[in-house]
Amino acid sequence: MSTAKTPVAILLSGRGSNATALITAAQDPDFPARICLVLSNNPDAPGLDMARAAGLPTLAIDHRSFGKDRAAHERAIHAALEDSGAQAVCLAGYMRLLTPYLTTAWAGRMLNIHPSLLPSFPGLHTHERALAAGVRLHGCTVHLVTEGMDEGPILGQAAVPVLPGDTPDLLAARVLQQEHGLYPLALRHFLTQNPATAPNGAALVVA
Ligand SMILES: Nc1nc2c(c(=O)[nH]1)N[C@@H](CN(C=O)c1ccc(C(=O)N[C@@H](CCC(=O)O)C(=O)O)cc1)CN2
Ligand SMILES: NCC(=O)N[C@@H]1O[C@H](COP(=O)([O-])[O-])[C@@H](O)[C@H]1O
Repeated sequence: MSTAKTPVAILLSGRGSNATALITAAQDPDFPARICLVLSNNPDAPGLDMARAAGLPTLAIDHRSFGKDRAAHERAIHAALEDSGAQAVCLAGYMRLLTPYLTTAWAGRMLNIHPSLLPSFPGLHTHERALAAGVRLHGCTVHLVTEGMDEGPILGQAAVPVLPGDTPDLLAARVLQQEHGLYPLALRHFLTQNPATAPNGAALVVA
């Protein structure tokens, strides 16, 4: 018997390799999610082309069309998420800081993948900073999104060694490989261990 599937929307800004990992995982009848929308703030994001080719609904809502009005941009995103029937959201290389408008509306049901072992190296340029700090272990984190940047509760992590001669690009590639395994795993666990996201549309009770 195939598993009930929670409708999940993906937000991305660029390449979309984490989105591809989630979309591929969701094609498994036993995976507890179906991708109901792929949305980007960047109309030229390669990740949008990938999602279209996968036959998924896509949408571009360009933040530049809203000037400095982040709230207006987020109201448009929220309306699109509601229209898609999404019950949860995965940020996958979404490069805009969200305001309390979206983080509150989706509290407890918006996930993000970050390329470091949080709480180390929140924000940008994580691989350069890890090398500069001389850490021996690095990695990636899936966490719930809160108002604070990369501060939300951690749902899963994967670690990689930092090797002699590593460059930011070499380290990023080693971490990215782990990201593609971690994100589907963390989403599956989140949806199956968290009855609050039951796919039957029941009111979401966020503990
Ligand atoms: N309120 C939150 N918003 C976001 C979170 C979060 O945890 N809380 N996670 C991020 C993802 N992210 C790191 O994982 C991140 C994304 C973007 C930025 C940033 O400084 N963006 C700049 C613009 C940069 C650009 O357009 O290239 C900005 O928004 O002004 C930092 C961290 C997603 N959002
Ligand atoms: N701060 C957020 C952030 O840095 N996210 C990172 O951007 C990359 C997106 O790649 P992708 O578009 O191929 O999934 C990934 O490495 C992801 O962890």
